[in-house]
Amino acid sequence: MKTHYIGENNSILNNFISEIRDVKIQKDSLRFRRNIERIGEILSYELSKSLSYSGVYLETPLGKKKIQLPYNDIVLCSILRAGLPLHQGMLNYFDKAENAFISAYRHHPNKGEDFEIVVEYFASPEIENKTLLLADPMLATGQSLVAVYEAIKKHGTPKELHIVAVIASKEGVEFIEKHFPENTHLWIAAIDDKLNSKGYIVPGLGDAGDLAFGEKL
Ligand SMILES: O=P(O)(O)OC[C@H]1O[C@H](OP(=O)(O)OP(=O)(O)O)[C@H](O)[C@@H]1O
Ligand SMILES: O=c1cc[nH]c(=O)[nH]1
Ligand SMILES: [Mg+2]
Repeated sequence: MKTHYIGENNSILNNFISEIRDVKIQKDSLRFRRNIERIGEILSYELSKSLSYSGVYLETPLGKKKIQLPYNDIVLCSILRAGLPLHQGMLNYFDKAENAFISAYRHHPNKGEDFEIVVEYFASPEIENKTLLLADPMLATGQSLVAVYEAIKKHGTPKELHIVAVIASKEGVEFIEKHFPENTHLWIAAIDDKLNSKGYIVPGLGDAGDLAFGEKL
């Protein structure tokens, strides 16, 4: 698997990451969602460089020009609910993509810190032999992404797989590297060192779904 740590180099991406982390700014949910969207746009731009391109002639009012265009059949799949603003940002760039949505939540059977991932809702076009982009802003333990991929695999095998995350833990990245096929690409804006006992990324940003859409019961 190839991991691309986009925030490693200085760029305007740092502004958007700092605003989603900063306790003084992140509670403005409109700004939070828009920043996740902007990060989705930047990660999409970076990811687009690894797609397949072919030369196409197009006609301007004054002549012809050959341009390299991507030709992948893209299915963009995000994990509900925190994945929604990231999905929108990526769709802003991959505007011809087909779209899929899948749900995943942490179920705490003993009301303690242990949890298992429950995957329920899945709405998707055909994914067989297509380029699947799997989007979730937080890659903490990595269990949601693995559970989601197990569920998706029952419906077909994509030709290529790109995972897009905004903030990942080191442990989560290692978990993904162990559980996904060799030809998977992982695109990440920021990587943090730790997880706390509840499986939250530290320093991370808190709960991305709650910051985007409000606390749930
Ligand atoms: O890597 P993991 O340890 O599996 O954790 C990451 C998951 O947690 C968050 O979703 P959450 O369960 O909070 O659901 P939400 O989007 O409804 O808030 C996040 O969006 C990921 O899906
Ligand atoms: O740090 C984390 C872990 C899971 N879900 C989040 O939203 N944040
Ligand atoms: Mg959440």
